[in-house]
Amino acid sequence: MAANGETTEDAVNVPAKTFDTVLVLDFGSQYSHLITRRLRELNIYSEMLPCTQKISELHFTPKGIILSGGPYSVYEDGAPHVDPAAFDLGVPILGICYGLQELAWHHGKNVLAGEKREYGHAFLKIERHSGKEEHIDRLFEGIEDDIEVWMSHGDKLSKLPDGFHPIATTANSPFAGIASTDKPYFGIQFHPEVTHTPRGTQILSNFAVNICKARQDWTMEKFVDKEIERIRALVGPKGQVIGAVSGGVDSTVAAKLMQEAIGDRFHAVLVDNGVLRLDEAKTVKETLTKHLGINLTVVDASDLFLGKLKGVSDPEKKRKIIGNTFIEIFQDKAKAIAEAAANSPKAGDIEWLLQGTLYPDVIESISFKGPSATIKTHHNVGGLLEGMHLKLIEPLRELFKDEVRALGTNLGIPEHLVWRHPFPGPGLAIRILGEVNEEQLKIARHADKIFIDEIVAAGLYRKISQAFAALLPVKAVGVMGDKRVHAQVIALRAVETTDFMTADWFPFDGDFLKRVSRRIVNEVDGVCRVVYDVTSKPPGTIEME
Ligand SMILES: Nc1ncnc2c1ncn2[C@@H]1O[C@H](COP(=O)(O)OP(=O)(O)OP(=O)(O)O)[C@@H](O)[C@H]1O
Ligand SMILES: O=c1[nH]c(=O)c2[nH+]cn([C@@H]3O[C@H](COP(=O)(O)O)[C@@H](O)[C@H]3O)c2[nH]1
Ligand SMILES: NC(=O)CC[C@H](N)C(=O)O
Ligand SMILES: [Mg+2]
Repeated sequence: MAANGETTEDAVNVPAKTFDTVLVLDFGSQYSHLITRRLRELNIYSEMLPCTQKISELHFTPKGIILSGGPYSVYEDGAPHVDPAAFDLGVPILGICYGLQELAWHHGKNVLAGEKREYGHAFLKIERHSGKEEHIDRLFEGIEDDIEVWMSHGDKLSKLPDGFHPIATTANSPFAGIASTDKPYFGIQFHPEVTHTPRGTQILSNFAVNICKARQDWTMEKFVDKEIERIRALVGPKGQVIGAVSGGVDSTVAAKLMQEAIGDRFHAVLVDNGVLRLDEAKTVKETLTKHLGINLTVVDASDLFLGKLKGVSDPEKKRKIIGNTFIEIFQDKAKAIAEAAANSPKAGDIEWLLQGTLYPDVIESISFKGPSATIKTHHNVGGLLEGMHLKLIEPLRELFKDEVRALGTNLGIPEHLVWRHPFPGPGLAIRILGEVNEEQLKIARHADKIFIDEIVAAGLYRKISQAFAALLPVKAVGVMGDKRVHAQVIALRAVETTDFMTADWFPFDGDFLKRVSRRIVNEVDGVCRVVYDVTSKPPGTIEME
């Protein structure tokens, strides 16, 4: 992906050209992406771009624009400002928090630091107008006169911009809501996108549906049809596509979509890197081939990976070795497929590489705040591109994880696949702390299988976002059958999270943990103790390495 988040796909019909789109311009608030989420939940397509986006370089005309909150103050030197051309588009604009202040700044520079910060819950009083000003009340149509809202600001408007009226107040903010009388411009000091503003979704709906007149037609059924059409146009009648497919949700859904679009000109490749879970390569191959009709090749490269991992115990080194070896294997495979198709009248060159990039990855890479600091090097398929001259195709790059799951269900992918917990590319290598070898893998696989089977049997799999057993590189003393044993420790990890950026450990009941612990110690050779990891993220991470 290029630094600005664009891929080679950008030229062809992207969703913003097909669906009515509300554009969110991000000024760096931690809530910005939630505005996009809320609109999509209303079946309105929304995209987020950095606040520095040049309007003349947009590939589409939005139905409306939302200016997000942000950590800056509009009056400071170097504070970010919206491209003034946004005001020439003639579309409705809603400013939220910093966005409201930006709207005011553009209309007369009357914003200053307040004496009191307003943070947390506040009571909003809505003002109603009549006669020729009635239209400025549209943002709060159908909403009670007094509502609870969430505030997070220190700056305030010194006076109203020309042509604007107050439409809501709080005890601390006489201009908690403002609207222009002659243009469809609205500003609110509170955050409608967070759940602490219970009527927030209705307010966003009033803006997007009633004021912007955006159609609520963003559904996964429609997306599938359009996306298949788009992929076919992009790839052409003969082009071939290769894709790294792990059996995880993202790559499975992307693969199914490709297969629907271009049939056997799509080549899915699963690399058995020797650090997969028990029977994983076999099960994934069966499921994808038999149930989904996907043409999947398994490349068994376990010896190669395990050979390179021998004697390595540093987490970052393990990740790098696995990431780089994935690239080598993938390059060989792409070459082999291209050679096999050399004389085929039906299929041309391999021109495209399928990637399962999701919208949060795109947001991260184009964020106004810039990508976050590297905590760990996630093995990245983007790396697969080196020297391959392939163009990227990323059918999921506009979707959030829950949308990918809805899409998977829509494509007829079995529920157990759609709701699979994520499994990282470096696999068990980052769940076996210390050196990875066959003996350690055997222990880790067996313990993980018991833990996950028990979670499924207890009906907890869907409640938990991700669970696994990790193997610690230390030995403890125990007593089994009256004999002293000196064996290793299994650490169980199970977390609940919505975005995998923060997570909490799952509160199992004591009986469940007792059952799992007893089974692991009794059934897995080489383990004499089981511990449960009660660290949230942050300060922990989900994986152990
Ligand atoms: N063993 C593997 N063989 C081939 N490709 C893989 C393998 N492991 C990971 N990948 C590639 O790396 C990408 C990123 O892995 P990641 O785990 O984030 O996604 P996923 O496996 O598709 O879904 P999930 O997040 O549910 O595990 C995958 O989409 C896939 O393209
Ligand atoms: O494909 C992947 N390649 C990786 O290198 C990788 N490292 C972590 N993860 C997954 O990312 C999520 C967050 O994990 P952490 O809290 O450990 O960073 C969790 O879902 C992890 O399983 C990875 N996925
Ligand atoms: N959350 C925000 O958008 C804050 C905006 C601005 N920096 C203020 O404190 O008022
Ligand atoms: Mg995975």
